[in-house]
Amino acid sequence: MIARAAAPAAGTVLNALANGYGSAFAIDADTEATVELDDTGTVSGEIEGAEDADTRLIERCVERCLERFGDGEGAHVHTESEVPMASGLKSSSAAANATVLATLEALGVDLDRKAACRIGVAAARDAGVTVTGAFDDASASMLGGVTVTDNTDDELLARDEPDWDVLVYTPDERAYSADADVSRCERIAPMADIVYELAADGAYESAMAVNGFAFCAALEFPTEPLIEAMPAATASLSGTGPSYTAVGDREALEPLESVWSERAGHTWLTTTQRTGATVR
Ligand SMILES: Nc1ncnc2c1ncn2[C@@H]1O[C@H](COP(=O)(O)OP(=O)(O)OP(=O)(O)O)[C@@H](O)[C@H]1O
Ligand SMILES: O=C(O)C1=C[C@@H](O)[C@@H](O)[C@H](O)C1
Repeated sequence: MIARAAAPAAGTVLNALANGYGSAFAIDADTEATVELDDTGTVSGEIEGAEDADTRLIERCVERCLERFGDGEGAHVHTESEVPMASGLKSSSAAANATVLATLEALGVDLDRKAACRIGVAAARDAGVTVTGAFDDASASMLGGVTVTDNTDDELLARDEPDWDVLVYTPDERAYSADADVSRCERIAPMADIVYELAADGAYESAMAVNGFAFCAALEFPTEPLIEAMPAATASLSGTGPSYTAVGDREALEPLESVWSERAGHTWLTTTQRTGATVR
């Protein structure tokens, strides 16, 4: 049995590394997973275009589904992504969600999407690719729209469906979340508390702006892209970097696209994604 699913990448409103609360929004760029069940009894994985990359996350997603719902099957999982790994755009959450949905589909199991999302978060903890479990990123990718979460107990506190244009800037360097300086992030918890209050009130754009300055300082990324975005648009560092996302009207983002495009890396315009992950 073979099945395929896709899940969107995401940008950050509030990074959860400071106080455990997080908020993220899905963007219209997918990671797709194809899972083929077999009778080998073992699970293997491959990531298109990254032959040496670590496949433990997607393999653990399949294994967790097989352990819970399977009957001794093995499987091969293959992912391909429109966003690069370790860029702050939550490709790990998207890959986990797509892999879990494809495995469940291949097994013929019907599970609600929040429960499916928690399997991917558990697999991310098993694989050691996350600090908090990143339920904020995972829930935004699985459900679409923007979510606000408590990552300490994987609780969904709020979900909304904003219709934003989004400008994404991804520098050429890479930053793995598991390597982030957590103790520097924890020092700025009082700032993260302010961001949380704004996000909980639905003031996502103000929340993003404060998050951007606070986490650029803590994680030592330049604040210049944030200044360039203001006041017409709002930008933040996404996740643990190095990408930035800006939200606002198309008329505000188009001139910013010209400015950010001068920087080394890749800048592109997209939108929020409001429907989340799907079986294909
Ligand atoms: N497209 C993918 N396919 C399979 N595995 C992936 C994919 N993207 C990420 N991963 C797995 O997740 C691990 C951690 O990725 P990383 O920390 O870079 O996450 P990210 O989601 O890209 O970044 P961030 O959390 O900052 O947005 C990678 O080492 C890899 O094992
Ligand atoms: O690994 C983690 O726990 C996280 C990584 C980043 O994406 C953060 O933006 C997220 O809030 C939590």
